[in-house]
Amino acid sequence: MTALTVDAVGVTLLERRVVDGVSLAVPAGTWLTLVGPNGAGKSTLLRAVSGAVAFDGSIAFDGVEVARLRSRDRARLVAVVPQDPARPEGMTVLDYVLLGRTPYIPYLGTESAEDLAVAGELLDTLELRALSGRLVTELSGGEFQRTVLARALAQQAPVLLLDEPTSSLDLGHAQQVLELVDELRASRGLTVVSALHDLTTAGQFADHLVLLVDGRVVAQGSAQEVLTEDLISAHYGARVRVLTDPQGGVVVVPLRPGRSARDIGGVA
Ligand SMILES: Nc1ncnc2c1ncn2[C@@H]1O[C@H](COP(=O)(O)OP(=O)(O)OP(=O)(O)O)[C@@H](O)[C@H]1O
Repeated sequence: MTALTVDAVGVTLLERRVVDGVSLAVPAGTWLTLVGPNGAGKSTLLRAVSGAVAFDGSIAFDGVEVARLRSRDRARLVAVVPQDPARPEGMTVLDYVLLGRTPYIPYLGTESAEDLAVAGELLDTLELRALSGRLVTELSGGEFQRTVLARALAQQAPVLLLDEPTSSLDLGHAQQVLELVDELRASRGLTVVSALHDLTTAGQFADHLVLLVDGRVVAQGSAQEVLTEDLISAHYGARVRVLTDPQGGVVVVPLRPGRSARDIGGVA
């Protein structure tokens, strides 16, 4: 189990401050989700946490600064599902998933039986077994997104960063993937930080939500605290109705102009 702390972090790209003064605490075994409009800095913040972009301030895993970790050690600690990963030419699904085992394979060595077993189990869990010999360049968007998640989970790192991990998935696969991540969080104490556009889904799965706008945190807390009609209207320019489902979950419903909240019925 590994906790993450982000303290006064800023990222400057092309002389523009795209993340500015962000501080977050993510206790081990919890799920934090970043929400916010396009260009808010969610991906850039995740990239800083994974050590993929230079930042100022401090990012630490159980007190160890990410900047001080060697890349192999970092890969054992943090697995990443990027928003738009490249599809390597000529690589099969199985070989792509096995890339997740790289931090465990000795230099100049080959994968062990355990590496193959870990990859095989993930192919089954994510319904990719039938595609294992297919080239990743020949998959649908959703099939590739599940392959990318399988590669990240094969890393067996205690911290998982997910950047829009369900953007290409149908409703059933999106639920399956997020439930799987939550199951791993509960059973193995995985610490999860994600960026999600679907606010209802964000509220359903995260313990803690952070609303990022123009690189800064403008609100954070529970779904009830962050997913309010006022905050969504102010920062997304969207007209929504926020409802509460019978289990106490927050449901964000976009409103068409000229329709009142009563027209959509609802549960609150
Ligand atoms: N490599 C880059 N060079 C310069 N500017 C960049 C680069 N990558 C991102 N940006 C800018 O940084 C800002 C934050 O981008 P980022 O991708 O982090 O936002 P985001 O919240 O993830 O957005 P989205 O919801 O659209 O995915 C944007 O204004 C973007 O144009």
